[in-house]
Amino acid sequence: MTEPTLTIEKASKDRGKLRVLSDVDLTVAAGERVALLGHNGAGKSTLIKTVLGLTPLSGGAIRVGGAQPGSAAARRATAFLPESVSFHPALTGREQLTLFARLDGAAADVAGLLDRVGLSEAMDRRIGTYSKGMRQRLGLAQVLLGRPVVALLDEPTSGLDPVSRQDLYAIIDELAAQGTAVLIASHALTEVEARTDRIAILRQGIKVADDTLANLSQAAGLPIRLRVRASGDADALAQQTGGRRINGASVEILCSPAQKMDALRRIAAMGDAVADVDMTPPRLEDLYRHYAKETVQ
Ligand SMILES: Nc1ncnc2c1ncn2[C@@H]1O[C@H](COP(=O)(O)OP(=O)(O)OP(=O)(O)O)[C@@H](O)[C@H]1O
Repeated sequence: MTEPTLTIEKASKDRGKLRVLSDVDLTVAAGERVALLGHNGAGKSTLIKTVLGLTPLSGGAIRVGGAQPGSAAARRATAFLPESVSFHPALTGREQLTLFARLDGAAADVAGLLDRVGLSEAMDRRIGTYSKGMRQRLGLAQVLLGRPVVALLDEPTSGLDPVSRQDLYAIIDELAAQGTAVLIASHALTEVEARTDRIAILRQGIKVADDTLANLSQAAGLPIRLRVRASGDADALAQQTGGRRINGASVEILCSPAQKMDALRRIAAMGDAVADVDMTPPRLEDLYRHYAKETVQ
């Protein structure tokens, strides 16, 4: 097996008396998109800063493409998109990106990149006139510029409209498809649920979950919700199924994955008394609540 592109081993960070990261292990392989979740103050930004080499670890080790954080090799390999990216307001988007390309020493198709992030119309306007979403897009163009080995994105969609969010994730998918290891710190659970391969959750500096959504879901053992709409008397249906009436016509039944098929068979056997059935597996929001609140052993 090839070594993961980003390897974090037993990372600890103390700030004064406060331990803000505690023995965190996390790896991101080439082409993988990992979401880093946690409440405010859980340690997500601190972890990103240690990967960038902006703040030293108190214990443990990090390797970025085999290099030490902060080293020239690691800096070359890493791209970072902060939550609120800022550029020189007097430069145009094209000038700013050309400047970055020169600093990078890379021959880049600047206009092509700006077009890719949806800034072709605005590339010759001063950045001072850009909206937050346009600055974020420019930041993403900068990330794409270096063809990074590791990309660290901190709340990349904050303040973006729904279409811009979709665009941004499409570009993140491309980054991953070209082999970049992508770590996304986010509070936007619905988005990362659909657009990442693995979910890591920090709680007070401790990693409390790190797996695919399906595996986390199974390990948490959270119930599946079956919502059954009655053709006639919802109260009678609730009594028959052992469910709970949630409005005038529908009954909700909670069951484990193992009980699901039995429950469905029982509902099907009720024939015309049932008008419709919806099934909802646990969402990332439920899992997040479960793992982020769970007492750590
Ligand atoms: N420069 C600093 N000096 C002292 N304490 C800090 C510093 N930066 C962060 N902290 C503390 O470290 C802990 C983790 O903060 P961090 O910013 O990493 O959390 P986060 O998960 O990124 O939160 P958010 O979701 O609010 O961005 C918090 O208790 C915070 O107060």
